[in-house]
Amino acid sequence: CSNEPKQGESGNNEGKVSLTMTAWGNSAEQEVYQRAIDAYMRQNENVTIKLIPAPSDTYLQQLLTQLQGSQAPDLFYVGEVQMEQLIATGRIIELTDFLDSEDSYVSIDDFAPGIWGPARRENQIYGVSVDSNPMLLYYNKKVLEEAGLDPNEPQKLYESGNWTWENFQKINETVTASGKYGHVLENGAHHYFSWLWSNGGEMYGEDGSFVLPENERGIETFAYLTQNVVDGNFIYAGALPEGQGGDAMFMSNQTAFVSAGRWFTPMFSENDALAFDYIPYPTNTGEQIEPSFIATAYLAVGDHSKNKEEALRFLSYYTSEQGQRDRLENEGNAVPSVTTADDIIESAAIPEHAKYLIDARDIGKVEDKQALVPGLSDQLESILDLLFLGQLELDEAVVRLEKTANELIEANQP
Ligand SMILES: OC[C@H]1O[C@H](O[C@H]2O[C@H](CO)[C@@H](O)[C@H](O)[C@H]2O)[C@H](O)[C@@H](O)[C@@H]1O
Repeated sequence: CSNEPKQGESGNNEGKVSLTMTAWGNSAEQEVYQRAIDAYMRQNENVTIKLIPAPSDTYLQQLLTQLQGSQAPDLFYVGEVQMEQLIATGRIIELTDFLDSEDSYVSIDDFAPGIWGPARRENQIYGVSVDSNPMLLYYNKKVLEEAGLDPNEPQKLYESGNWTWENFQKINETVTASGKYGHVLENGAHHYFSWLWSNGGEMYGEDGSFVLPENERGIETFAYLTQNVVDGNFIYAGALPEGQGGDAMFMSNQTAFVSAGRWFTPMFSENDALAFDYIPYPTNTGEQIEPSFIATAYLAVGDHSKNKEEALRFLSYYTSEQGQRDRLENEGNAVPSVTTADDIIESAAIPEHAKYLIDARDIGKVEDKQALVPGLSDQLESILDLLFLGQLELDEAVVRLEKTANELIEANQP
Protein backbone atom coordinates (compact mmCIF):
# COMPACT_ATOMS: atom_id res chain seq x y z
CA CYS A 1 0.00 0.00 0.00
CA SER A 2 1.10 3.57 -0.45
CA ASN A 3 0.99 6.22 2.18
CA GLU A 4 1.19 9.79 1.02
CA PRO A 5 1.17 11.75 3.26
CA LYS A 6 0.80 9.94 6.56
CA GLN A 7 -2.43 10.25 8.55
CA GLY A 8 -2.56 12.47 11.59
CA GLU A 9 -1.75 10.95 14.97
CA SER A 10 -5.29 11.45 16.25
CA GLY A 11 -6.66 9.13 13.55
CA ASN A 12 -8.54 12.13 12.18
CA ASN A 13 -7.06 11.98 8.68
CA GLU A 14 -5.90 15.12 7.02
CA GLY A 15 -3.93 13.55 4.23
CA LYS A 16 -4.82 11.00 1.62
CA VAL A 17 -4.66 7.34 2.55
CA SER A 18 -4.64 4.38 0.19
CA LEU A 19 -5.55 0.92 1.41
CA THR A 20 -5.74 -2.44 -0.29
CA MET A 21 -7.98 -5.35 0.56
CA THR A 22 -8.15 -8.85 -0.86
CA ALA A 23 -10.88 -11.47 -0.77
CA TRP A 24 -11.87 -14.63 -2.65
CA GLY A 25 -15.31 -14.82 -4.27
CA ASN A 26 -16.92 -14.98 -7.71
CA SER A 27 -17.23 -11.74 -9.69
CA ALA A 28 -20.78 -11.04 -8.48
CA GLU A 29 -19.50 -11.36 -4.88
CA GLN A 30 -16.65 -8.96 -5.60
CA GLU A 31 -19.28 -6.42 -6.69
CA VAL A 32 -21.05 -7.01 -3.39
CA TYR A 33 -17.84 -6.35 -1.41
CA GLN A 34 -17.30 -3.19 -3.45
CA ARG A 35 -20.63 -1.74 -2.28
CA ALA A 36 -19.39 -1.37 1.30
CA ILE A 37 -16.02 -0.07 0.10
CA ASP A 38 -17.77 2.58 -2.00
CA ALA A 39 -20.03 3.59 0.90
CA TYR A 40 -17.00 4.01 3.16
CA MET A 41 -15.09 6.02 0.58
CA ARG A 42 -18.08 8.34 0.11
CA GLN A 43 -18.02 9.08 3.84
CA ASN A 44 -14.22 9.34 4.02
CA GLU A 45 -13.15 11.22 0.94
CA ASN A 46 -9.48 11.14 1.86
CA VAL A 47 -9.45 7.32 1.77
CA THR A 48 -9.07 5.16 -1.32
CA ILE A 49 -9.53 1.42 -1.00
CA LYS A 50 -8.59 -0.93 -3.80
CA LEU A 51 -10.19 -4.37 -3.81
CA ILE A 52 -7.92 -7.08 -5.18
CA PRO A 53 -9.81 -10.29 -6.06
CA ALA A 54 -7.91 -13.51 -5.39
CA PRO A 55 -8.66 -17.09 -6.48
CA SER A 56 -9.96 -19.25 -3.64
CA ASP A 57 -7.93 -22.39 -4.45
CA THR A 58 -4.56 -20.66 -3.93
CA TYR A 59 -5.82 -18.00 -1.53
CA LEU A 60 -4.18 -19.12 1.70
CA GLN A 61 -0.82 -19.97 0.16
CA GLN A 62 -0.65 -16.65 -1.63
CA LEU A 63 -1.55 -14.72 1.49
CA LEU A 64 0.99 -16.55 3.65
CA THR A 65 3.73 -15.86 1.11
CA GLN A 66 2.75 -12.21 0.83
CA LEU A 67 2.67 -11.79 4.61
CA GLN A 68 6.09 -13.32 4.94
CA GLY A 69 7.50 -10.71 2.55
CA SER A 70 5.36 -7.90 4.06
CA GLN A 71 3.73 -7.60 0.63
CA ALA A 72 0.18 -8.55 1.61
CA PRO A 73 -2.72 -6.13 1.19
CA ASP A 74 -3.54 -4.07 4.29
CA LEU A 75 -6.77 -5.98 4.88
CA PHE A 76 -7.71 -9.51 3.90
CA TYR A 77 -10.51 -12.01 4.23
CA VAL A 78 -9.61 -15.09 6.26
CA GLY A 79 -11.75 -18.22 6.07
CA GLU A 80 -12.61 -20.03 9.28
CA VAL A 81 -10.40 -22.98 8.35
CA GLN A 82 -7.47 -20.62 7.62
CA MET A 83 -7.53 -18.55 10.78
CA GLU A 84 -5.26 -20.72 12.90
CA GLN A 85 -2.49 -20.61 10.32
CA LEU A 86 -2.80 -16.86 9.93
CA ILE A 87 -2.62 -16.22 13.68
CA ALA A 88 0.41 -18.52 13.89
CA THR A 89 2.34 -16.23 11.51
CA GLY A 90 2.30 -13.52 14.19
CA ARG A 91 1.71 -11.04 11.37
CA ILE A 92 -1.89 -10.07 11.92
CA ILE A 93 -3.07 -7.41 14.32
CA GLU A 94 -4.83 -8.20 17.59
CA LEU A 95 -8.03 -6.18 17.47
CA THR A 96 -9.62 -6.11 20.92
CA ASP A 97 -8.42 -2.66 22.02
CA PHE A 98 -9.50 -1.07 18.76
CA LEU A 99 -12.92 -2.75 18.84
CA ASP A 100 -13.41 -1.44 22.38
CA SER A 101 -12.42 2.08 21.36
CA GLU A 102 -14.62 4.95 20.25
CA ASP A 103 -13.07 4.89 16.78
CA SER A 104 -14.69 1.55 15.99
CA TYR A 105 -17.97 1.40 14.05
CA VAL A 106 -18.71 -2.01 15.57
CA SER A 107 -18.47 -3.57 19.00
CA ILE A 108 -17.81 -7.12 20.10
CA ASP A 109 -21.33 -7.43 21.54
CA ASP A 110 -22.92 -6.73 18.16
CA PHE A 111 -22.22 -10.32 17.12
CA ALA A 112 -23.70 -13.66 18.13
CA PRO A 113 -21.20 -15.13 20.64
CA GLY A 114 -20.74 -18.34 18.62
CA ILE A 115 -19.46 -16.51 15.55
CA TRP A 116 -15.92 -15.82 16.79
CA GLY A 117 -14.71 -19.43 16.49
CA PRO A 118 -11.01 -19.61 15.64
CA ALA A 119 -10.71 -15.80 15.38
CA ARG A 120 -10.75 -15.49 19.17
CA ARG A 121 -8.09 -16.98 21.43
CA GLU A 122 -8.88 -16.47 25.09
CA ASN A 123 -9.71 -12.76 25.03
CA GLN A 124 -7.66 -11.88 21.98
CA ILE A 125 -9.44 -11.21 18.69
CA TYR A 126 -7.61 -11.47 15.36
CA GLY A 127 -10.43 -11.14 12.86
CA VAL A 128 -13.97 -9.77 12.79
CA SER A 129 -16.75 -11.74 11.16
CA VAL A 130 -17.80 -10.13 7.88
CA ASP A 131 -20.98 -12.23 7.71
CA SER A 132 -21.92 -15.89 7.78
CA ASN A 133 -23.19 -18.50 5.38
CA PRO A 134 -25.24 -21.49 6.47
CA MET A 135 -24.94 -24.25 3.90
CA LEU A 136 -27.97 -25.47 1.97
CA LEU A 137 -28.79 -26.83 -1.48
CA TYR A 138 -29.88 -24.86 -4.52
CA TYR A 139 -32.18 -26.68 -6.93
CA ASN A 140 -32.76 -25.95 -10.58
CA LYS A 141 -36.48 -26.01 -11.38
CA LYS A 142 -36.05 -26.32 -15.15
CA VAL A 143 -33.81 -29.35 -14.87
CA LEU A 144 -36.33 -31.05 -12.59
CA GLU A 145 -39.21 -30.20 -14.91
CA GLU A 146 -37.38 -31.45 -17.99
CA ALA A 147 -36.81 -34.73 -16.16
CA GLY A 148 -40.57 -35.06 -15.75
CA LEU A 149 -40.58 -34.05 -12.10
CA ASP A 150 -42.58 -31.37 -10.34
CA PRO A 151 -40.25 -28.32 -10.34
CA ASN A 152 -41.13 -27.84 -6.69
CA GLU A 153 -40.66 -31.49 -5.73
CA PRO A 154 -37.92 -30.82 -3.13
CA GLN A 155 -40.15 -28.20 -1.51
CA LYS A 156 -43.15 -30.49 -1.33
CA LEU A 157 -41.10 -33.33 0.08
CA TYR A 158 -39.56 -31.01 2.65
CA GLU A 159 -42.90 -29.59 3.75
CA SER A 160 -44.43 -33.06 4.11
CA GLY A 161 -41.47 -34.31 6.16
CA ASN A 162 -40.21 -36.57 3.35
CA TRP A 163 -37.08 -34.72 2.33
CA THR A 164 -34.89 -37.74 3.01
CA TRP A 165 -31.63 -39.10 1.61
CA GLU A 166 -33.64 -41.84 -0.08
CA ASN A 167 -35.94 -39.42 -1.90
CA PHE A 168 -33.03 -37.15 -2.76
CA GLN A 169 -31.28 -40.11 -4.38
CA LYS A 170 -34.47 -41.02 -6.32
CA ILE A 171 -34.74 -37.49 -7.72
CA ASN A 172 -31.10 -37.62 -8.76
CA GLU A 173 -31.65 -41.00 -10.46
CA THR A 174 -34.57 -39.54 -12.42
CA VAL A 175 -32.58 -36.48 -13.46
CA THR A 176 -29.56 -38.50 -14.62
CA ALA A 177 -31.85 -40.84 -16.55
CA SER A 178 -33.10 -37.75 -18.40
CA GLY A 179 -29.57 -37.01 -19.60
CA LYS A 180 -28.78 -34.17 -17.17
CA TYR A 181 -26.62 -34.23 -14.07
CA GLY A 182 -27.99 -34.69 -10.57
CA HIS A 183 -26.18 -33.24 -7.57
CA VAL A 184 -22.69 -31.79 -7.97
CA LEU A 185 -20.84 -33.11 -4.92
CA GLU A 186 -18.14 -30.74 -3.70
CA ASN A 187 -15.23 -31.62 -1.45
CA GLY A 188 -14.28 -29.46 1.54
CA ALA A 189 -15.33 -29.05 5.15
CA HIS A 190 -18.44 -26.97 4.36
CA HIS A 191 -19.82 -29.81 2.32
CA TYR A 192 -18.86 -33.01 4.11
CA PHE A 193 -19.72 -31.73 7.60
CA SER A 194 -23.16 -30.72 6.30
CA TRP A 195 -23.69 -34.23 4.92
CA LEU A 196 -22.36 -35.86 8.08
CA TRP A 197 -24.62 -33.83 10.31
CA SER A 198 -27.64 -34.50 8.06
CA ASN A 199 -27.18 -38.13 9.14
CA GLY A 200 -26.45 -37.36 12.81
CA GLY A 201 -22.82 -38.33 12.14
CA GLU A 202 -19.65 -36.84 13.60
CA MET A 203 -15.98 -36.73 12.79
CA TYR A 204 -14.77 -35.30 16.12
CA GLY A 205 -15.63 -35.96 19.75
CA GLU A 206 -16.35 -33.19 22.23
CA ASP A 207 -12.68 -33.27 23.26
CA GLY A 208 -11.55 -32.73 19.67
CA SER A 209 -10.42 -36.32 19.10
CA PHE A 210 -11.00 -37.93 15.70
CA VAL A 211 -13.91 -40.36 16.09
CA LEU A 212 -14.95 -41.09 12.51
CA PRO A 213 -13.73 -44.74 12.43
CA GLU A 214 -16.07 -45.71 15.26
CA ASN A 215 -18.90 -43.37 14.24
CA GLU A 216 -21.28 -45.55 12.21
CA ARG A 217 -23.37 -42.66 10.97
CA GLY A 218 -20.24 -40.88 9.82
CA ILE A 219 -19.01 -43.89 7.87
CA GLU A 220 -22.49 -44.39 6.45
CA THR A 221 -22.41 -40.80 5.18
CA PHE A 222 -19.21 -41.25 3.20
CA ALA A 223 -20.54 -44.57 1.89
CA TYR A 224 -23.74 -42.85 0.70
CA LEU A 225 -21.84 -40.06 -1.04
CA THR A 226 -19.27 -42.29 -2.76
CA GLN A 227 -21.87 -44.86 -3.83
CA ASN A 228 -23.96 -42.14 -5.44
CA VAL A 229 -20.90 -40.86 -7.28
CA VAL A 230 -20.07 -44.40 -8.45
CA ASP A 231 -23.68 -44.90 -9.58
CA GLY A 232 -23.65 -41.61 -11.48
CA ASN A 233 -26.42 -39.99 -9.41
CA PHE A 234 -24.00 -37.38 -8.11
CA ILE A 235 -21.11 -35.95 -10.08
CA TYR A 236 -17.93 -35.17 -8.14
CA ALA A 237 -16.87 -31.56 -8.73
CA GLY A 238 -13.19 -32.59 -8.58
CA ALA A 239 -13.72 -34.79 -11.63
CA LEU A 240 -15.08 -31.98 -13.79
CA PRO A 241 -12.89 -30.56 -16.57
CA GLU A 242 -10.66 -27.66 -15.54
CA GLY A 243 -12.56 -24.39 -15.36
CA GLN A 244 -15.96 -26.06 -15.16
CA GLY A 245 -17.70 -25.85 -11.81
CA GLY A 246 -21.05 -26.81 -10.38
CA ASP A 247 -22.14 -23.16 -10.41
CA ALA A 248 -21.56 -22.84 -14.18
CA MET A 249 -23.34 -26.14 -14.83
CA PHE A 250 -26.26 -24.98 -12.70
CA MET A 251 -26.53 -21.68 -14.57
CA SER A 252 -26.55 -23.44 -17.92
CA ASN A 253 -29.33 -25.77 -16.74
CA GLN A 254 -27.20 -28.90 -16.86
CA THR A 255 -27.43 -29.92 -13.23
CA ALA A 256 -30.21 -30.17 -10.67
CA PHE A 257 -28.51 -29.48 -7.30
CA VAL A 258 -25.49 -27.58 -6.02
CA SER A 259 -24.54 -26.91 -2.42
CA ALA A 260 -23.39 -23.54 -1.10
CA GLY A 261 -24.23 -20.73 1.24
CA ARG A 262 -25.85 -17.57 -0.12
CA TRP A 263 -22.74 -16.81 -2.17
CA PHE A 264 -24.17 -18.11 -5.47
CA THR A 265 -27.27 -15.95 -5.14
CA PRO A 266 -25.94 -12.64 -6.58
CA MET A 267 -24.63 -14.50 -9.63
CA PHE A 268 -27.67 -16.76 -10.07
CA SER A 269 -30.15 -13.92 -9.67
CA GLU A 270 -28.47 -11.98 -12.50
CA ASN A 271 -29.36 -14.86 -14.84
CA ASP A 272 -32.94 -14.46 -16.11
CA ALA A 273 -32.86 -17.88 -17.74
CA LEU A 274 -32.49 -19.55 -14.36
CA ALA A 275 -35.34 -20.66 -12.06
CA PHE A 276 -33.96 -21.75 -8.71
CA ASP A 277 -34.77 -22.01 -5.04
CA TYR A 278 -33.12 -23.11 -1.79
CA ILE A 279 -33.78 -26.28 0.15
CA PRO A 280 -32.09 -27.48 3.36
CA TYR A 281 -30.00 -30.66 3.10
CA PRO A 282 -32.11 -33.84 3.00
CA THR A 283 -31.83 -35.81 6.21
CA ASN A 284 -31.45 -39.47 7.12
CA THR A 285 -32.49 -39.19 10.76
CA GLY A 286 -36.26 -38.78 10.62
CA GLU A 287 -35.92 -35.07 11.46
CA GLN A 288 -37.13 -32.48 8.97
CA ILE A 289 -33.92 -30.48 9.24
CA GLU A 290 -30.51 -31.18 10.78
CA PRO A 291 -27.61 -28.79 11.38
CA SER A 292 -25.50 -27.83 8.39
CA PHE A 293 -22.12 -26.13 8.38
CA ILE A 294 -22.07 -22.37 8.93
CA ALA A 295 -19.28 -20.80 6.92
CA THR A 296 -17.74 -17.73 8.45
CA ALA A 297 -15.11 -15.40 7.14
CA TYR A 298 -13.19 -12.80 9.07
CA LEU A 299 -11.55 -9.56 8.07
CA ALA A 300 -8.02 -9.08 9.41
CA VAL A 301 -5.34 -6.40 9.16
CA GLY A 302 -1.69 -7.18 8.50
CA ASP A 303 0.87 -5.93 10.97
CA HIS A 304 2.94 -4.64 8.03
CA SER A 305 0.24 -2.11 7.05
CA LYS A 306 1.55 1.43 6.88
CA ASN A 307 -1.94 2.75 7.60
CA LYS A 308 -3.01 0.58 10.49
CA GLU A 309 -5.31 3.11 12.11
CA GLU A 310 -7.28 3.72 8.92
CA ALA A 311 -7.28 0.01 8.06
CA LEU A 312 -8.79 -0.74 11.47
CA ARG A 313 -11.43 1.94 11.04
CA PHE A 314 -12.40 0.52 7.68
CA LEU A 315 -12.42 -3.04 9.04
CA SER A 316 -14.85 -1.94 11.72
CA TYR A 317 -17.10 -0.22 9.17
CA TYR A 318 -17.09 -3.16 6.75
CA THR A 319 -18.11 -5.60 9.48
CA SER A 320 -20.61 -3.26 11.21
CA GLU A 321 -24.36 -3.48 10.78
CA GLN A 322 -24.20 -0.71 8.18
CA GLY A 323 -21.31 -2.36 6.32
CA GLN A 324 -23.23 -5.64 6.29
CA ARG A 325 -26.40 -3.88 5.10
CA ASP A 326 -24.45 -2.26 2.25
CA ARG A 327 -23.35 -5.71 1.10
CA LEU A 328 -26.14 -8.06 2.05
CA GLU A 329 -29.30 -6.17 1.12
CA ASN A 330 -30.56 -6.61 -2.46
CA GLU A 331 -29.34 -10.07 -3.39
CA GLY A 332 -26.27 -10.05 -1.20
CA ASN A 333 -23.93 -13.01 -0.88
CA ALA A 334 -24.29 -13.93 2.80
CA VAL A 335 -26.35 -13.74 5.98
CA PRO A 336 -25.59 -10.98 8.50
CA SER A 337 -23.47 -11.99 11.47
CA VAL A 338 -24.52 -8.99 13.53
CA THR A 339 -27.65 -9.87 15.48
CA THR A 340 -29.69 -6.85 14.38
CA ALA A 341 -30.11 -7.35 10.64
CA ASP A 342 -32.11 -10.55 10.04
CA ASP A 343 -34.72 -8.39 8.27
CA ILE A 344 -32.33 -8.40 5.28
CA ILE A 345 -33.02 -12.10 4.76
CA GLU A 346 -36.62 -12.07 5.99
CA SER A 347 -37.51 -9.52 3.33
CA ALA A 348 -35.33 -10.95 0.54
CA ALA A 349 -37.37 -11.54 -2.60
CA ILE A 350 -34.97 -13.94 -4.31
CA PRO A 351 -35.27 -16.85 -4.16
CA GLU A 352 -38.78 -17.68 -2.94
CA HIS A 353 -37.58 -19.57 0.14
CA ALA A 354 -34.82 -17.18 1.21
CA LYS A 355 -36.03 -17.73 4.76
CA TYR A 356 -34.42 -21.17 4.75
CA LEU A 357 -31.15 -19.33 5.27
CA ILE A 358 -32.42 -18.22 8.66
CA ASP A 359 -33.69 -21.73 9.49
CA ALA A 360 -30.34 -23.22 8.48
CA ARG A 361 -28.46 -20.53 10.40
CA ASP A 362 -30.56 -21.05 13.53
CA ILE A 363 -29.96 -24.80 13.66
CA GLY A 364 -26.52 -24.84 11.98
CA LYS A 365 -23.09 -25.14 13.56
CA VAL A 366 -19.81 -23.28 13.30
CA GLU A 367 -17.32 -26.15 13.17
CA ASP A 368 -14.87 -25.70 16.04
CA LYS A 369 -12.76 -28.87 16.25
CA GLN A 370 -11.11 -29.41 12.87
CA ALA A 371 -10.88 -25.66 12.29
CA LEU A 372 -8.61 -25.31 15.31
CA VAL A 373 -5.93 -27.62 13.91
CA PRO A 374 -3.81 -25.77 11.32
CA GLY A 375 -3.71 -27.51 7.95
CA LEU A 376 -6.02 -30.37 8.95
CA SER A 377 -8.89 -29.39 6.65
CA ASP A 378 -6.57 -29.21 3.65
CA GLN A 379 -4.97 -32.58 4.34
CA LEU A 380 -8.27 -34.38 4.86
CA GLU A 381 -9.61 -32.81 1.69
CA SER A 382 -6.73 -34.35 -0.30
CA ILE A 383 -7.58 -37.82 1.02
CA LEU A 384 -11.29 -37.36 0.37
CA ASP A 385 -10.45 -36.23 -3.14
CA LEU A 386 -8.98 -39.68 -3.83
CA LEU A 387 -12.07 -41.31 -2.31
CA PHE A 388 -14.51 -39.31 -4.41
CA LEU A 389 -12.39 -39.85 -7.53
CA GLY A 390 -12.67 -43.60 -6.97
CA GLN A 391 -8.92 -43.98 -6.38
CA LEU A 392 -9.28 -45.12 -2.74
CA GLU A 393 -11.67 -47.58 -1.14
CA LEU A 394 -13.66 -46.23 1.80
CA ASP A 395 -11.89 -48.47 4.37
CA GLU A 396 -8.49 -47.31 3.22
CA ALA A 397 -9.61 -43.68 3.12
CA VAL A 398 -10.82 -43.89 6.72
CA VAL A 399 -7.47 -45.37 7.83
CA ARG A 400 -5.63 -42.51 6.13
CA LEU A 401 -8.01 -39.86 7.47
CA GLU A 402 -7.53 -41.19 11.00
CA LYS A 403 -3.74 -41.35 10.75
CA THR A 404 -3.47 -37.84 9.33
CA ALA A 405 -5.94 -36.34 11.79
CA ASN A 406 -4.26 -37.95 14.81
CA GLU A 407 -0.81 -36.79 13.71
CA LEU A 408 -1.89 -33.19 13.20
CA ILE A 409 -4.01 -33.09 16.35
CA GLU A 410 -1.06 -34.47 18.33
CA ALA A 411 1.34 -31.95 16.78
CA ASN A 412 -1.04 -29.14 17.73
CA GLN A 413 -1.15 -30.02 21.43
CA PRO A 414 0.18 -27.19 23.62
O1 LIG B 1 -16.36 -22.30 -0.41
C1 LIG B 1 -16.12 -20.98 -0.76
C2 LIG B 1 -15.88 -20.14 0.47
O2 LIG B 1 -17.03 -20.17 1.27
C3 LIG B 1 -16.99 -19.30 2.39
O3 LIG B 1 -16.98 -18.01 1.92
C4 LIG B 1 -18.26 -17.54 1.67
O4 LIG B 1 -18.90 -17.33 2.93
C5 LIG B 1 -18.28 -16.28 3.71
C6 LIG B 1 -18.99 -16.23 5.05
O5 LIG B 1 -20.26 -15.72 4.90
C7 LIG B 1 -18.43 -14.99 2.94
O6 LIG B 1 -17.89 -13.92 3.70
C8 LIG B 1 -17.68 -15.09 1.62
O7 LIG B 1 -17.90 -13.91 0.90
C9 LIG B 1 -18.25 -16.29 0.84
O8 LIG B 1 -17.48 -16.47 -0.34
C10 LIG B 1 -15.83 -19.64 3.30
O9 LIG B 1 -15.73 -18.71 4.37
C11 LIG B 1 -14.54 -19.73 2.54
O10 LIG B 1 -13.52 -20.26 3.40
C12 LIG B 1 -14.69 -20.63 1.30
O11 LIG B 1 -13.53 -20.54 0.52
